[in-house]
Amino acid sequence: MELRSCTFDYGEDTRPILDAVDLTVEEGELVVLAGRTGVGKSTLLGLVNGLVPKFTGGRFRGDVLIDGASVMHLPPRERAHLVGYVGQDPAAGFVTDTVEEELAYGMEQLGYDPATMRRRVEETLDLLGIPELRARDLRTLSGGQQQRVAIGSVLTTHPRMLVLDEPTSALDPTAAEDVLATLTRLVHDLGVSVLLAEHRLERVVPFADRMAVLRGDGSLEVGDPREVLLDSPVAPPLVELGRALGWSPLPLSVREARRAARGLTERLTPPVVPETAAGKVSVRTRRLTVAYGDVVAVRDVDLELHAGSVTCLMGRNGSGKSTLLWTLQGSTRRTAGSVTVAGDDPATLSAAERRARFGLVPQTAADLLYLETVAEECATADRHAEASAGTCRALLERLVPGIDPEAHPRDLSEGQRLSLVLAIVLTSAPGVVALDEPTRGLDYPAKSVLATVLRELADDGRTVVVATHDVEFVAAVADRTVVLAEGQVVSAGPTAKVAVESPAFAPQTVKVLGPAWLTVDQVRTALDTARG
Ligand SMILES: Nc1ncnc2c1ncn2[C@@H]1O[C@H](COP(=O)(O)OP(=O)(O)OP(=O)(O)O)[C@@H](O)[C@H]1O
Ligand SMILES: Nc1ncnc2c1ncn2[C@@H]1O[C@H](COP(=O)(O)OP(=O)(O)OP(=O)(O)O)[C@@H](O)[C@H]1O
Repeated sequence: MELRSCTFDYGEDTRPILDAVDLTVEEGELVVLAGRTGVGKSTLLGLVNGLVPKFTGGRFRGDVLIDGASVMHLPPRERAHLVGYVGQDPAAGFVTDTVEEELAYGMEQLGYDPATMRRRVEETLDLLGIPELRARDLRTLSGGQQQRVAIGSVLTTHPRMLVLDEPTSALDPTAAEDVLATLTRLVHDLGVSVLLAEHRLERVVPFADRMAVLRGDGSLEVGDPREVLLDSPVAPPLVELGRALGWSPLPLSVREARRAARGLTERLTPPVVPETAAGKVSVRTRRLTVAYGDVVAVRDVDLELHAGSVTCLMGRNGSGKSTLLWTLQGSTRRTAGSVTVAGDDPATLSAAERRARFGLVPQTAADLLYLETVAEECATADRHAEASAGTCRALLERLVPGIDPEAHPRDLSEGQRLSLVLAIVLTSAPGVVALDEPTRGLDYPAKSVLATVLRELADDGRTVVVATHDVEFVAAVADRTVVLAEGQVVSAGPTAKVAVESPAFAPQTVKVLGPAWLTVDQVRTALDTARG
């Protein structure tokens, strides 16, 4: 695949997204595309799959070639057999009703014979670890289950090129590893080319042959990951650690970092994390069970959330995190057990009362946006929350700077749109704030701001609960972590304990420096102390 001198913007009075950008992805190569939130990653991927500029509008100059031939005249539908594409919102791309139908759909369009279709569907179900979901209605799948089906559905036709937009954003850490290992196998064994955009670089950099970073001025820097990451505006914790310690070359794997870090911790005073005094219990469940027909999503859960603290819910895809949040909020009906939020059973409250007590940012956050401009959304949020004018806008600016207030929310990038919803919900600052996978599309600076904002809310006496797969975010924000498996609580306690119990949930600094070190910030602080 080759982008030849591509220049693009969304219209006369918008900033150039791409300025004479060149990029090649060779046969059998995996290239990671990175950059700040809203910089233009999805736009670049859209040029390859044909959605840009055909369906987005905008002004384009340049050429896109696959196998040496220009594909600019081919609409997305006709590019699909050359380029398998999975977007940021996998469910948006579904065209059928069930998992098996979705996996077979691409092959049907290309006229495969039934026996081959059958075999490939089975292979793909196994490859992605979802055979038990084969007959399920796509709409009833959890976020991560949907993402796996979406990835599977483009693999079945064995396209030569895969274009994936944040393919691990809804996946649990183990599933993310598995999916990337599968992709790498296709790249190595079958010569498939992969271009993937991702914010969680710690997950993908170890698999990257090359990296491409959009710098925000329309330019694209392409090269060896180690070189590109030297001064990239976004970098995984290992690289931040290497930068803080002046390591050269920069470590890209935990193994390399461990070698570089020998003897380091003896010289540093480990961080002391103050036990946050647990406030009053504000949310309590007793033997809570939630079933959807035969599927028991939450089973016998006893949970207590404290005012003044941030709790993270972790656990495999489909382990019941979203269901638990919606049941605490009161919208999903429980099968058995009890829930109280600030003393009342949310099921007995009106929808408005529930929202006022328990703010929930859903996994598909865009559902909450309905006005014509960012400015109107912000103004309305201020009014509803009886907050002073400009509160929501200021919060948004802190999370992701520079969003045009006149932009239509539909035209925002994924991370920008999520930030807008976060700003709206956090403006109203209800007693309990629940966030379902709130780091999709967010770059490292935005995640760090979000962690600070949640901390401030907790310090202000609110209860914060976050369902997420982002172990680095958990390490930065959570006082307590609760791990679910098949709807049951299997582990709960201070994050410093829970996150280090299992390698799947351990942040990179823990793997390199040991259980005392949850974040690179802690290392920076200890370094400053040691240097006096
Ligand atoms: N249809 C559109 N019309 C106008 N502006 C748009 C449109 N689509 C995207 N934009 C703007 O173009 C910029 C790039 O968006 P894009 O979705 O490519 O970013 P991204 O790097 O993929 O972001 P994220 O990290 O949040 O996924 C953003 O500032 C966005 O607001
Ligand atoms: N409407 C429904 N009908 C049937 N099963 C459902 C329905 N909604 C969810 N489920 C199932 O319940 C289980 C728990 O789903 P839930 O969305 O709570 O998981 P999760 O931990 O949030 O997953 P993820 O990390 O992938 O977002 C999953 O197996 C899911 O497929």
